Amino acid sequence: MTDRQTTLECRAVTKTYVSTDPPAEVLRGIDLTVREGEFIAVMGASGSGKSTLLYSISGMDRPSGGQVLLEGSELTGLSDGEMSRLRLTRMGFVFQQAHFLGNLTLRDNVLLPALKAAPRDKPGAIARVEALLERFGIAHVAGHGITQVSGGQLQRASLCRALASEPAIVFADEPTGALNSRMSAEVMDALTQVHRDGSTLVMVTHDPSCAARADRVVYLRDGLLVDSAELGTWTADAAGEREDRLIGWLRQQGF
Ligand SMILES: Nc1ncnc2c1ncn2[C@@H]1O[C@H](COP(=O)(O)OP(=O)(O)OP(=O)(O)O)[C@@H](O)[C@H]1O
Repeated sequence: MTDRQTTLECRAVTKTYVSTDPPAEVLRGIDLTVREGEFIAVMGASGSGKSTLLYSISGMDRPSGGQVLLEGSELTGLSDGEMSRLRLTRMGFVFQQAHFLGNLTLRDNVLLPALKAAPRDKPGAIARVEALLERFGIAHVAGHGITQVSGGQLQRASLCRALASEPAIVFADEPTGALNSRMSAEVMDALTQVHRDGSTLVMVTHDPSCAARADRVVYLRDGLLVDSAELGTWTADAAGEREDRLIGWLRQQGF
């Protein structure tokens, strides 16, 4: 068992893709501890294994070796059904492109997985979703179709959907990668709020200004976590100076 302060623990996680010849050893022994309420950004050059790491530790894919423990329970031995259930109830996901159903409103897209996660508590799920839509400034467009809102609003809706079942951890893979800088800042403001509300976040990003919002940045090189930088709590006042410091550190890593 891990201690109560640890939300996610990865021990010697490896991932080898055997579909290629020779097999690609993409993760080569990752140790990472994510504490409750922590916001971690994963950075590294293109191809260093960031997305593979996120998928391997979030149950979207299976690691080839090592252990992943969520809230002290090991994921690696779970069946596909058990894993799906855990993803639905204890994990939230935000991707670069929001995957929403075109025939539903924004509100119903956000609500759908929360209802699936807690089918016996429909009023609770509806109340949580309404509060999230309000909190992230999209309640006024919640009745719109998904083509009738901006990219930033769509990503904030993705975040609401990720949070609606009150997960233990939220995984985000380049959540601002498809957005212009204004919308990117909107989404990062929302993620910063989520973090302040106490959620635990792991985010893959190429963008130092996004990574600068995190408490800690870990750097991946050729499938190994080679270094990490503790940034402390983000504040808007010190954002520029903090980003400059992070960029200096990233340059030392060869980014
Ligand atoms: N399903 C797969 N089969 C074989 N190789 C794969 C597979 N998925 C990823 N890879 C390889 O694994 C390596 C790491 O890929 P990954 O997408 O994790 O890197 P990344 O750091 O997220 O890159 P980027 O920043 O460009 O998104 C790459 O060389 C990629 O080609």
